[in-house]
Amino acid sequence: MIKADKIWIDGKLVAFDDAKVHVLTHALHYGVGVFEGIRAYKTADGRSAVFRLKEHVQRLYDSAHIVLMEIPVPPERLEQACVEVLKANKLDAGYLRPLAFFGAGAMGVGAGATNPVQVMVAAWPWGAYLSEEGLKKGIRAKVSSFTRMHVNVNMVRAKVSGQYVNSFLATREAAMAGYEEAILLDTEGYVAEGSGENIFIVKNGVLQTPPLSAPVLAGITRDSVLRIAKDLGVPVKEEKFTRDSMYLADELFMTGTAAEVTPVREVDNRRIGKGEPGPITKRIQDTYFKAVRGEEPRYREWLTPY
Ligand SMILES: Cc1[nH+]cc(COP(=O)(O)O)c(CN[C@@H](CCC(=O)O)C(=O)O)c1O
Repeated sequence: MIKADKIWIDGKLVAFDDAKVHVLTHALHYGVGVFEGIRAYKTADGRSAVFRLKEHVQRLYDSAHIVLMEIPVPPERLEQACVEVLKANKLDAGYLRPLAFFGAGAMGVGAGATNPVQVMVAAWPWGAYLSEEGLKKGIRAKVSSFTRMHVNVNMVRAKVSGQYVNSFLATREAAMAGYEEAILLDTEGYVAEGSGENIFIVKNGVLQTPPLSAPVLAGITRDSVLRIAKDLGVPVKEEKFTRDSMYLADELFMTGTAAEVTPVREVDNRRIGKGEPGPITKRIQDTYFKAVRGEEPRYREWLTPY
């Protein structure tokens, strides 16, 4: 059970157990909440830093804009709240969860649009999302029987709570079949992304990931990995690929704030490459972890120290 001392909600830090909402909260019924996942890490200088805080908070406001939601505080105030809640919980590293949502008031799908918008930020310690072993040795994944929604079904530039039912069904199906994560195809049958991650393959030294015109979240980790790959001199293609191209990949990994850079060693019971994290995956993973810990000066602008 996730636990912390304080949560920041509607402008105030309150005790964890007092951060409650009414059962007729619109978002609870209709899924119109927008959220972020942001990580803070201990850094080499003995302090801590939030990774790409500005970009994450901007994406939260973009998500709100897409669902016609006015978040009642400015982005700068929410950035401050993220740092406040890390400090209030004495977290020198951890995971931040900002969430803005239509609160209680009118019921009815559209009527809730006039309900007050609440906004909160929680923070807690969160280790390897897909296990430490997964980070080191790679995970086993399966292609889901659930399809990633069409770009005019899911708002793919937004992280909307209700859109995660698709991810929940996919990742639960994978887990119940003995796999660690699901990979979802798009409505045309091309590989889209994981239930909570973007996906990359490596073939003959070229790194490939679906373009942002695919039904994938514009991942901030994805963006960081593309920049790191370029700096490492790894050629990159942002092009769709098929599930069987994934089977034939030399390397495969997933990226996300929670998942970080997690290698995938097997998909649908087919070994990927040598069945272990490949050389390019390891170079990117190592550089990513150096970047989040402030050990790579060229990525310093990604860090908000606290
Ligand atoms: C569908 C999806 N695709 C890609 C990503 C990667 O985006 P980014 O974090 O900006 O690199 C995430 C983040 N998934 C978040 C939620 C995880 C959860 O279980 O909740 C996360 O990684 O924080 C997604 O939810």
